Amino acid sequence: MSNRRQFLQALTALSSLLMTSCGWKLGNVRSGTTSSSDQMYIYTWTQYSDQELLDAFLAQTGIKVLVDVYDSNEVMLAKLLAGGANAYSLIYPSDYMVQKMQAQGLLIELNNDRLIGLDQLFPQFQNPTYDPNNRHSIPFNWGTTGLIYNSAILKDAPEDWDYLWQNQKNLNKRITLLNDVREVMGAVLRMLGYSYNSKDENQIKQAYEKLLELKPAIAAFDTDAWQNQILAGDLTVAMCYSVDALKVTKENPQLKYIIPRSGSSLWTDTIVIPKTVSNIEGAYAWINFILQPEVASVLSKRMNIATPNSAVFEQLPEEVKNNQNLFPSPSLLENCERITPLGDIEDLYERYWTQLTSN
Ligand SMILES: NCCCCNCCCN
Repeated sequence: MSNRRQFLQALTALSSLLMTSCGWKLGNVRSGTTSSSDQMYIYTWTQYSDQELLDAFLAQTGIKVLVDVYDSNEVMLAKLLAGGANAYSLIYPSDYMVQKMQAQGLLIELNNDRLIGLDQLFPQFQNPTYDPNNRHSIPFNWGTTGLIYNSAILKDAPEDWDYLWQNQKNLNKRITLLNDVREVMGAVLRMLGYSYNSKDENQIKQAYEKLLELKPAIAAFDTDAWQNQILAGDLTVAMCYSVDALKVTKENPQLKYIIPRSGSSLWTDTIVIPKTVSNIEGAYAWINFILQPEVASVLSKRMNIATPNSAVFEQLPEEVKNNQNLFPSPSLLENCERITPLGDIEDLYERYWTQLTSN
């Protein structure tokens, strides 16, 4: 991504943050001088923390945690680059975003001597491709991206992404797609027989044009609001992350989650410490707290976190371990692909994304 584009994106992000009256506000910017050792700010995805977790951490360490949330890696990065995230001691980027942030010098190298329990991670989480030897990130949750649908309304279950195009008329304005450029463009690339990480301009254009075809039927590009809408019966199908699908399907078992047949994305969300960290002691204390088997196990059961910790996994109740939406079998994952950074061609993805999602 060019510096100029990055700067403009950062500027746009900052001004929209200044103007918006909901979510994160400029008032949330805490200068280094106001931070103290007994409180800390975390920037994460929705549903990755709750009051019980924050209370347990406070009870254990005496540190009060305040949480702000984002709904895409790109929003988080833009805010960080705009200087609007200096207060955060911890951030939860996904795999490819760890690589991007690391390449831009935004992350501290973790001191493994200060971390307890890394040896309990499943082998594939001890040396991930996006961050060899977990030098800058600790895996927190992993999952897939797929479709959730209301089985009380759709008699034929969707099996692949192309279901949306084939049923576009019936599903008019009852579909949402994620507000996530790489996930949405990637899914369509995959449906067309290409890779999530295509660098081929013609393939990327085809994906954009396919999405333009579907656009009239799309109610919104959104990452979180679909949950209440599908529960209320206002949506029939939504593109979503497995962790969120699990929460919603527990509330209404007629809602079903599928990993599309032609392939989907397999992601890992992690915890990193940004270079601008204001409470480094607190940051390490939080990571160690999350790595504690008792905490990780509660997170799996209460928040549907797919634990990367093998010891914790072994102790989970059978019905949690066997939940294919939470821990999909290797055969289901065979077709999934991990999103990777793409360099300058990401500008093209962004351009198409802006055209698609604006107006
Ligand atoms: N509400 C939690 C959603 C977490 C989703 N992970 C993002 C993966 C992006 N590729």
